Amino acid sequence: MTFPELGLDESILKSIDEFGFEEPTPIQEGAIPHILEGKDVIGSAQTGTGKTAAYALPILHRLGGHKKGAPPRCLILGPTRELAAQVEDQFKSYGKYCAPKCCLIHGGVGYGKQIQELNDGADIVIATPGRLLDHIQQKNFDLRSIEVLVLDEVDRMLDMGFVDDVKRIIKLCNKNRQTLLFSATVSEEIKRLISFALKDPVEVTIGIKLSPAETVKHEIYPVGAMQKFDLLIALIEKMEIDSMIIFCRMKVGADRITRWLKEHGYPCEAMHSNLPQKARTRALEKFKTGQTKILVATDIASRGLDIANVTHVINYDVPEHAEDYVHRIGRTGRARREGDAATIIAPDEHSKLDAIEKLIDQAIPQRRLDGFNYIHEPHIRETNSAKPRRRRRNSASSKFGRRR
Ligand SMILES: Nc1ncnc2c1ncn2[C@@H]1O[C@H](COP(=O)(O)OP(=O)(O)OP(=O)(O)O)[C@@H](O)[C@H]1O
Repeated sequence: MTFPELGLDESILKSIDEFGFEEPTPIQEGAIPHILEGKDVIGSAQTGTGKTAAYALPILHRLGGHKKGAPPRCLILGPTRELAAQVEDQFKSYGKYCAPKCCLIHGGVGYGKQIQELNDGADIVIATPGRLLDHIQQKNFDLRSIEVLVLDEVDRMLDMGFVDDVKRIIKLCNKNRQTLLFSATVSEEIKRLISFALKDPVEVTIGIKLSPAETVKHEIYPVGAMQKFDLLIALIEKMEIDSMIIFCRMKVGADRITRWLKEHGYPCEAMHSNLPQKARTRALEKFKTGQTKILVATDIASRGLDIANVTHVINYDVPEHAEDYVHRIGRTGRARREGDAATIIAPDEHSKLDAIEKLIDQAIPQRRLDGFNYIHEPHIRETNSAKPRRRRRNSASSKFGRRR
C-alpha cells in the first residue's frame, strides 16, 4: 500500500514526500483507514515504528487546516514534557502545508505563552495531564470542543500515577469525540481502565507482544557491583559511539554517573525529572544536535523519544520494570536503522533479568568484555538465542514489522 492509496490529503502527501517516507509502516497501514473513518482505535506496535504518524497524519487530514476563531478540536495527551514537545514538532512538520495551529502545554515553564496560544485559537493541543488540568481549573479553556482525543503512551501515563488525572480529562472531553489510544503495548489492565472512554474500538496490533525491534543488537555484561563504572568506561571505549544514552534507575544515580564521566574526560549531559525544565531541554537539545555524544538519563527518556542516529544504549542498571528494558533499548535501532544495546548487570540484579527475558521470550546473549580486568571472573551463561538482526542501514522507508 502507498500513502496516496490511504486517501490522505495532497498537502499531507507533500510533506510525507519531503520526509522521504516511501510507504506506510504496518501500524500506519493498519490504523490510518479506521481513523479516517472516524472510528476509535487502539494501536500498538514495536518501538520506533511510526506510531506518531499513524495518528498524526489522519488527524491532520480530518482537521483540514486552521479554523479561525474556533476552539481546539484535537487533544493529544502524553506522559512527559519532552514527548509532548516531540509530538508537537511532528504535527508541525507533517502539517507544514495545511498549517493547523498547535499549542504545547506542559509544566516546568510559565503559563503566559500557553494562555496566549490558547487565546489565539489553537486547533491542536498537545499536553501533559497536570498542567492541562491547571489550565482547565483556571478556565483558560475547556475540552467540550475536542473532536479527537489521543492518549499516547497511555501505559506510561498510568504508571506515572496519572490515572485519576487522565480519567478526569477524558470525562471533560466532548462525548461525541473520536478516541485513539497508542502505545507499544496495551495491556488488558489498561483496556479495562480506559474502556469507558472508547466506543467499539478497532484494535490494530503489530507484533504479538512487547519486543525490541529486530534492528537492535542487545547483550548483557555481568560484573561485580564494585566494577560497574569501570566496565561502563571500558564499554564506551570499545564502542565507536556517535551518540549514546546511558540509562540509570535513579535520579541520584544519573547525576553521579554524569559527574564521574565528566571527571574521567567524557563530556555528557544528565536528564531526569529533578532538573529544571530549562536544563532538561538544553540537555536534550545538545544531545540531538550532536554537541554532546552521551546523555545520562532516567526512564523519563525511555519512552517515545525519537532521536535520530542514537547508535548505542547502555543500561547502567537493570530497569525495575521489564517493559522499561524494551523501551530503553528502543531508543536505538529506530526506523530500521541499526543500534547496539548493552546492559551491565550485577549479581543481585539477575531476578530482574529473568523477568525481562520472560517478557520478550528471548534469552539475551551474555558477554565477557575481552581485555577488561575483572576482579571476580563473571559467570557467563552460554547462549546465543537472541534473534539476529537484519542489517539494513538508514533505509527509513522500508517495512517496519509484520501485520498480525
Ligand atoms: N512511513 C515511514 N517511513 C519511514 N520512516 C518513518 C515512517 N513513519 C515514521 N517514520 C520515522 O520513524 C521514526 C520513529 O517514529 P515514532 O517516533 O513515531 O515511533 P514510535 O512507534 O512512536 O516509537 P516509540 O514506541 O518508541 O514511541 C521517526 O523518526 C519517524 O520520522
